[in-house]
Amino acid sequence: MSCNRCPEPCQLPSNNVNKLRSLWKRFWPQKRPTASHQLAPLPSQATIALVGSPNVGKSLLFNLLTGGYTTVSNYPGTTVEIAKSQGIIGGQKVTIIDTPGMYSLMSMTEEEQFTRDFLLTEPIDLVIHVIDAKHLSRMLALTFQLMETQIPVLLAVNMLDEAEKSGIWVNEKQLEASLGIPVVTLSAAQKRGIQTLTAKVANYVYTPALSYSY
Ligand SMILES: Nc1nc2c(ncn2[C@@H]2O[C@H](COP(=O)(O)OP(=O)(O)OP(=O)(O)O)[C@@H](O)[C@H]2O)c(=O)[nH]1
Ligand SMILES: [Mg+2]
Repeated sequence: MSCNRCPEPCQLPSNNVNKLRSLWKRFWPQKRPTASHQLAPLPSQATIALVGSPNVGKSLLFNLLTGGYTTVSNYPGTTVEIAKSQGIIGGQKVTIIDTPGMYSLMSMTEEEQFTRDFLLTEPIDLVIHVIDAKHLSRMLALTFQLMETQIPVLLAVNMLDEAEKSGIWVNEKQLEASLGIPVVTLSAAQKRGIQTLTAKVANYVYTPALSYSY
């Protein structure tokens, strides 16, 4: 029997797989997030926010998606700078917003507080959570927090080139199946995965059927 949680070929002997399955069911029966998403065209004039920890490649991705024509402005009442620009995705005009780096929605810095408030108050159609493939498990904590806001989330696992150099391989399909949201692996620096990203953005609509327990 093969394990359905590891990249193929599974390294675990089948008796270990069964033990892991029963342990999972016993101690973590409801903690796997259950989410679902459908495919449908992006709404016209959609607003998409790029969110994630510092230095994960949000601004580079922003430039790739918008062609680099950017309006940078201070958000009223803050010293936080926000970059906004237009792009075309799936034939539709979209507004793309590059947010300051944040580690958590439980905000500490002014930038984090700004991004949290911005996400919770502005009409955002989609959040692209950009993470570093080398620190995937650590960065998924914010993915779950973002999913809990009920805003549609797409996970962009960036820095694939660096991860691969370190021998880290990300199983996009498996991650997508586990999280229930679209996942794209990419390297913004190498312009790899950008077409897949725009295709998934163009055809993603969220079904608000989430239930999480921690
Ligand atoms: N190797 C590699 N470097 C990347 C990739 N994406 C971005 N970078 C580099 O990572 C650094 C940080 O990228 P930024 O786009 O500024 O990151 P950011 O998420 O906007 O950072 P903050 O604005 O500080 O939150 C830059 O030197 C980028 O050139 C990638 O896919 N691979
Ligand atoms: Mg940036």
